[in-house]
Amino acid sequence: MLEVQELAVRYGKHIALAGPSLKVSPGEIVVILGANGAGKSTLLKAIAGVCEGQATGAVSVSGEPVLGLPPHKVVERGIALVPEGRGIFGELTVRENLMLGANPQRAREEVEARFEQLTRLFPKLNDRARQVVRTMSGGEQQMVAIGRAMMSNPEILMLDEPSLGLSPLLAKELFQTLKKVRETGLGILVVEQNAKLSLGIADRGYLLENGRILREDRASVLLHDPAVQAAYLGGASGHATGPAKAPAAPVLQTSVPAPPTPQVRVKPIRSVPSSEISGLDIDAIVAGAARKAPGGAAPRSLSPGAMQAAVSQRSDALKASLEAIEAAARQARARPVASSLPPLRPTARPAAPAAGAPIAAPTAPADAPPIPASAARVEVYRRRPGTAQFSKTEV
Ligand SMILES: Nc1ncnc2c1ncn2[C@@H]1O[C@H](COP(=O)(O)OP(=O)(O)OP(=O)(O)O)[C@@H](O)[C@H]1O
Repeated sequence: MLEVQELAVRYGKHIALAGPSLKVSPGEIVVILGANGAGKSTLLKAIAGVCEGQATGAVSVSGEPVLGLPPHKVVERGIALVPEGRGIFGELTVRENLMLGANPQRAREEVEARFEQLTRLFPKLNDRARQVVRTMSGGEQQMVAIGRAMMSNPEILMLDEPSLGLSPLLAKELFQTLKKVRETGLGILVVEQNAKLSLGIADRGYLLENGRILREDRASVLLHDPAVQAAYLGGASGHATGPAKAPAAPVLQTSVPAPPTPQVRVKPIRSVPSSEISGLDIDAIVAGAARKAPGGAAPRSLSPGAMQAAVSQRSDALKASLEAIEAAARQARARPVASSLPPLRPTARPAAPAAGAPIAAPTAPADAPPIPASAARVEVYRRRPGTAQFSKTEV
């Protein structure tokens, strides 16, 4: 059981969540509906420990507190988040993506059994185990993202706008998939703009506006409520597949003004092609981030030369690490296997370095192309130990 009590999140002075409380029981699908900016993603991120804002209140899973824990510990307590945009590795195969999900300690036992259970639920994941993920359809990629989250052996599965970017048919299939996931006993918390589809499969729903819960009810009641239909379903006919775009704060009353013409929000769905993070494009990403940063690319505390050197050094290390991961994956794929599937148990990990020993970055392949230096400012956020606060360092 997931319990959230008076969760408040602020980004600087901006209050994104003003203390909502909610519950998700095992075997229950709970949907959070809200307009753009209502705080839906912030809610999921704060629960998962990946929110950049300052969070207060209480979040617990099966009675164990999780708020303020780093993300990997939240996963160890049984919460898995499928983020908006999925965050899967496009250059890795389905099976490799799924196995990455089994990395947490709580998932190390019975990896094989869990994989089999997963492929019973989604036979396509087994059929396509060796397919490189970027070649899959959006709906299939979303299935991989959900499968990877399930491989972490969670109690609670959270999904941030899973239908975004999918065709109506694929979105429908996806929600049928979630019904099957519920049958495994997982609690599911889903943030969605597609109110009709999500309420259609959910048990309960919450309406979130301006960081507050306006209403909680059974999904079937919300689905047929005229005020909810007007605010989130594009009118009493409820035929829209998405909500009216960005209503500032829908007023839930029996007599509501005619909503604007419903529009499907177009936000690009992205997996993470590793070429983008490990190839030459990494410079473009760093340079792009610098351009977006307030004040442009000019570093505040370093000379342009020193900045270039620092960024280049970090880019080299990151690129080398990611290329090493990719090279290992390519090698693993190229290796002949005895059966149709390689063994599912994770191989033994190298011994941890002695306390205090420096951690060596993986060596880049000899043919790795050099990365040109680029000027950029990098902001590093670190959680202050024992608090939910972050401190920012610029390098
Ligand atoms: N990292 C951040 N820094 C500052 N403000 C943020 C940050 N993330 C979100 N916000 C602000 O917090 C509020 C809630 O954002 P959030 O992304 O949670 O909304 P949402 O309901 O998920 O919206 P959408 O449906 O558009 O994704 C918004 O006003 C947003 O601008």
